[in-house]
Amino acid sequence: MKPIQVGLLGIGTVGSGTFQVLARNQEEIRRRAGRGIEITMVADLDTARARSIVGDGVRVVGDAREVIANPDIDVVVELIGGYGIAKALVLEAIAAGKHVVTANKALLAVHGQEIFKAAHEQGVVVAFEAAVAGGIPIIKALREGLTANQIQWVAGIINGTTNFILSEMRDKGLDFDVVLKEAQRLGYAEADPTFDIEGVDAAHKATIISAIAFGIPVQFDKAYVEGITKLAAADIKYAEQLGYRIKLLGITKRTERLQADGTAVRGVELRVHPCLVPAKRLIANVEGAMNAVLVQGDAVGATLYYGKGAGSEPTASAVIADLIDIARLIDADPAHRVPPLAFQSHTLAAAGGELPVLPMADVVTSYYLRIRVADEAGVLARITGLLAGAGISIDAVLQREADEVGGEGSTQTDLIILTHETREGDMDAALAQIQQLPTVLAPITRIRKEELN
Ligand SMILES: NC(=O)C1=CN([C@@H]2O[C@H](COP(=O)(O)OP(=O)(O)OC[C@H]3O[C@@H](n4cnc5c(N)ncnc54)[C@H](O)[C@@H]3O)[C@@H](O)[C@H]2O)C=CC1
Ligand SMILES: N[C@@H](CC=O)C(=O)O
Ligand code: NA
Repeated sequence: MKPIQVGLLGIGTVGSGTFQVLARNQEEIRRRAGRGIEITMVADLDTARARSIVGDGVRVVGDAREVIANPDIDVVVELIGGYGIAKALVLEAIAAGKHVVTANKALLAVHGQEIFKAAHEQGVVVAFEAAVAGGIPIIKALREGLTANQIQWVAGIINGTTNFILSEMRDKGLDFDVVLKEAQRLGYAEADPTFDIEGVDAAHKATIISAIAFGIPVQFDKAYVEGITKLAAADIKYAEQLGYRIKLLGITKRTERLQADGTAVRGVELRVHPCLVPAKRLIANVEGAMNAVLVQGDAVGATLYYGKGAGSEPTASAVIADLIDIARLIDADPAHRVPPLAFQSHTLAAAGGELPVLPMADVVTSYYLRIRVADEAGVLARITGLLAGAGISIDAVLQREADEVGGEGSTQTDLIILTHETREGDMDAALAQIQQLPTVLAPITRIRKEELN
């Protein structure tokens, strides 16, 4: 069978890994795919660097549109990133009848509906295994391996940069900025690293997961997003003392419950924020730039996927897996392919209406609170009284010695409170009141706690 011809748009970290792994494993890949897969054209703004990577046998151009216009190219692989030119190029490739592989989670989380619709109308594939948890085949697992299940929830460490930062801060006591620079040097971080540290990258991935898990449209604008920039070293330390680790988790969960006032809450939670996770859980022990995704299905129970979520060759592994899928199915009737979001596309909009993404105020979880207070009698009683008044029950209280918190002679201390499950909206109201107390001396730290069982 004739090899499929691939055009790469962007040959940076992931593109160069894709070229190298495809070249190294070409014979094995040909046996698996049933035909060769050849990168015959590469576009990059830096043509000299691109040429130095691919050598002489590949056509290198500076204008990505030349790749799309080439009638010999079967598959366009978009590895530029971002929503700007990448979106235009992906839509143009689809319009030109090319199959598309992309690692661009930002693009799919924000413009996925438009892109999947265009691909459906053209009868071409848009494949994106590399976009979520890099080399871990989580898209394939959710879309195919677990397809018999009603997915109940998915929780994952899906940003390598932030997990690397949290691990290095905890283990080596290194500063945030130093570790971030190292993550950038290693090629983990996004072009704009604020996407990593503010939780945006993880939210892009969680958004894509939510669509595949629950058959709803991709709706990044509805995601709750909180990163790790406000975490203090003290919280990492106190969490350890309480038997927890702090991880940035992407969580998406199907929720259905009747509230005390008789109203029903039904929908999908979609949120990214730091979490206290019991230190004994496997996922709490995922360190460095590694990713892990925990999926709870009604039939299978819990399954856990672990591996490298970033970096050149791990991400290339997923890009090439998509290319092999396309090579195997390129001649198939489009109606017989696995739908990109696992559910038949005409069902997505209705499901989105029945299962809306819930506002954060409707999420129920438990909490770690750190409250910097004046070290005087009655402070704890006033705070616990306000929590009780809001219907929030307390699981544990830890009061640090003032000397430990503020040095010798300090008149301030930290109260650490763990709560039982409560509605976020109720917690917001209680914290607003507590924050007003004259004995509360700094903004309250609130970190959600997930037992993940
Ligand atoms: N680096 C990683 O570990 C992972 C990256 N991704 C995603 O993969 C995509 C690529 O990421 P990286 O390889 O890390 O980025 P990168 O910045 O290393 O590479 C991007 C390449 O695109 C080229 N480029 C920029 N504008 C262009 C244009 N208009 N035409 C042609 N080439 C152009 C740049 O010169 C550069 O060589 C992004 O969407 C990223 O989010 C996904 C998973 C992991
Ligand atoms: N910046 C991302 C790269 C992979 O998606 C990360 O750190 O995980
Ligand atoms: Na993946």
